[in-house]
Amino acid sequence: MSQSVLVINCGSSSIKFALYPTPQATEPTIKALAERLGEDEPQLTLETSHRQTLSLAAQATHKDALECFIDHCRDDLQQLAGIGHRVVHGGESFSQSTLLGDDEINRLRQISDLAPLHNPVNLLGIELCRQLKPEVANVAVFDTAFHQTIPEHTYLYAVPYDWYQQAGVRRYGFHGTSYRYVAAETARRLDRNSDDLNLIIAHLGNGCSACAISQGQSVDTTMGLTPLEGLVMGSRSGDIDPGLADYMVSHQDMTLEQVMTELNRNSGLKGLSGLSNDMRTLLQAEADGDASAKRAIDVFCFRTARQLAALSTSLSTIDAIVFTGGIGEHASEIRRRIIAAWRSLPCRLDSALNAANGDERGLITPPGVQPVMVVPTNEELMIARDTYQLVNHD
Ligand SMILES: Nc1ncnc2c1ncn2[C@@H]1O[C@H](COP(=O)(O)OP(=O)(O)O)[C@@H](O)[C@H]1O
Ligand SMILES: CC(=O)OP(=O)(O)O
Ligand SMILES: [Mg+2]
Repeated sequence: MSQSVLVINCGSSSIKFALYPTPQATEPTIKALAERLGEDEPQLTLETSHRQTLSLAAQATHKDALECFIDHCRDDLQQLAGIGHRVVHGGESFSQSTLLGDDEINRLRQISDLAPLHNPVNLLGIELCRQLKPEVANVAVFDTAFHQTIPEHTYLYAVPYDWYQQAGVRRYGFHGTSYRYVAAETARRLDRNSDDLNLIIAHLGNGCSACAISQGQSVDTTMGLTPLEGLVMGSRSGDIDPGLADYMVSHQDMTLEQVMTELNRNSGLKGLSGLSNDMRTLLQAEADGDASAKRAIDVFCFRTARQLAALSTSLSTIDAIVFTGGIGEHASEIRRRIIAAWRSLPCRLDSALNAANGDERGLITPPGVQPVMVVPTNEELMIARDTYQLVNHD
């Protein structure tokens, strides 16, 4: 019987696939990335024994990419022990990774609106897998689970307390699977025990958030009830004055639904630049002299620095500030500008270390200043491990 586990990580603009052959494997035998979904030039890159790029039709959706992957790799997916799905929002009902049956899927449907760019595509992945592979167990691994340790004074909004009691209105936090991996990996790279570490981790991808970790536990994070709060993101606004929504509805002839769509899909880097949600495109445009790209990047870096400084409120010391996610791992210029924008931080980056590439990077600061690190995330490995545990193959 096969021991393989397939992991499906649907992000807001991408899907990452990974096929792990055994519970002990740390490297997948198949890895694939569908990116720029919903844009002009989406693509699916497969890494098996060799690298192969499949082009998807312009504006291809998450569903198109999933079907293309499952069809292309059907021989390798014949006998699976389980499929692990990233599910972004677990709401009040799910506080840990869970085997999915009809009841769990119905409960997930009810909270879908709380993460509109994610939970519907997460569910779509689950439903498609149940259709195509009815004999295989599906497991959900939640972004919200790691933030269960956040204290009440941090997760409550200052709104009528009834809203929390009756409607579950509170801050949940996301990217928890990434924080769980990066915190453990940071401890390994520093040769420290993760229960002793105080960290600020900035997960900067298409969705962006940051987390304060005290003695190994999440104590504060920038995202809230939904993944819209906090940092400026690829297409999401991050923090805004909630009065803005009423103003646009009352004075600009928009419906609330239109405002929410704009805040989720057409704001952030994309809205500010008018060009793209993708930092690679913006850095290139800025280098070519485009003022709107510079404007978007400047706002992004300032707002990230401001939020990282705010997260330090909960920590007595900071053992390391850690960058991860697509931007955090790959954009040295953005790391440099965020640290420079945090003006009270006793820190400067080592420019050679900051410019270096490779997964085994760690510190990017010289000795004697506040340590800053780059630690690539690996949500897929965490999802595979939880899946193996729940399907009893560990
Ligand atoms: N080499 C790079 N330089 C700058 N930014 C990058 C680079 N590679 C990826 N990115 C950024 O990372 C984002 C994707 O991050 P990722 O964490 O993989 O996405 P998701 O949030 O969909 O999971 C892209 O939209 C782009 O902004
Ligand atoms: C929660 C979230 O924003 O996820 P992603 O970064 O994958 O879009
Ligand atoms: Mg992601």
